[in-house]
Amino acid sequence: MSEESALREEIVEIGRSLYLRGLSPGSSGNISARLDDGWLLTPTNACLGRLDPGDIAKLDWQGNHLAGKPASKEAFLHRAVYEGREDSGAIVHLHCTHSAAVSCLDCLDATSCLPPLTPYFVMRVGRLPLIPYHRPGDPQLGEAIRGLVGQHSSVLLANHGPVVSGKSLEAATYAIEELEETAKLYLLLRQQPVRPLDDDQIEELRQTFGAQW
Ligand SMILES: O=C(O)[C@@H](O)C(=O)COP(=O)(O)O
Ligand SMILES: [Zn+2]
Repeated sequence: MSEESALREEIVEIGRSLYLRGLSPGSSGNISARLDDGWLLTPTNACLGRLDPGDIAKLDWQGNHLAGKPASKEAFLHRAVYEGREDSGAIVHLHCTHSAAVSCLDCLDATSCLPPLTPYFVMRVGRLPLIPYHRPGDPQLGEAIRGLVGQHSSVLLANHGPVVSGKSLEAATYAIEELEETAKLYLLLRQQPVRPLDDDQIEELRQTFGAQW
């Protein structure tokens, strides 16, 4: 099987898994993956749980549509992340409930929307900056994200949801799942005094696992 066919199948499989676990309701969310000769992106208005490998759009780096159905309206956003993070192999954007809920909270620290509650969050997600609200599909969202993705593999779109990149589709998926779990913990703990990881504990994770905090 070619690299492209294998990635098309992987996007379908992961989209279905995310959908079946309630992480991508309705036709929300989009998934992309880098190829040697362009990149793949899920079609606009598609349910991630019912993708067809042949429908997934193929684009080149100039934004031309090469194959498949019309691409997600967030194509420019995915492209801005790939251009800002040359080591990214894939990107996942979801409207998963707890992360979307956090994205609507007032008084978020825009440089770090979630505290370092657990080692896995620090290792897989890192510091999570907030991107100010833009309507979905607004090309200015790409510009807003461009300045931050060099330092951060994950960002939170205000009143919307997370965008997470990874070296592989599996890595990006693991990271967005961890982000969603941490958002859930954060909301569960909102009325409790919380003891996040301290600077020494985070430094140890950085040195041991290359965590980007
Ligand atoms: O929130 C939106 O409208 C998009 O960010 C989204 O999640 C789904 O849009 P398409 O990928 O164009 O279906
Ligand atoms: Zn969205």
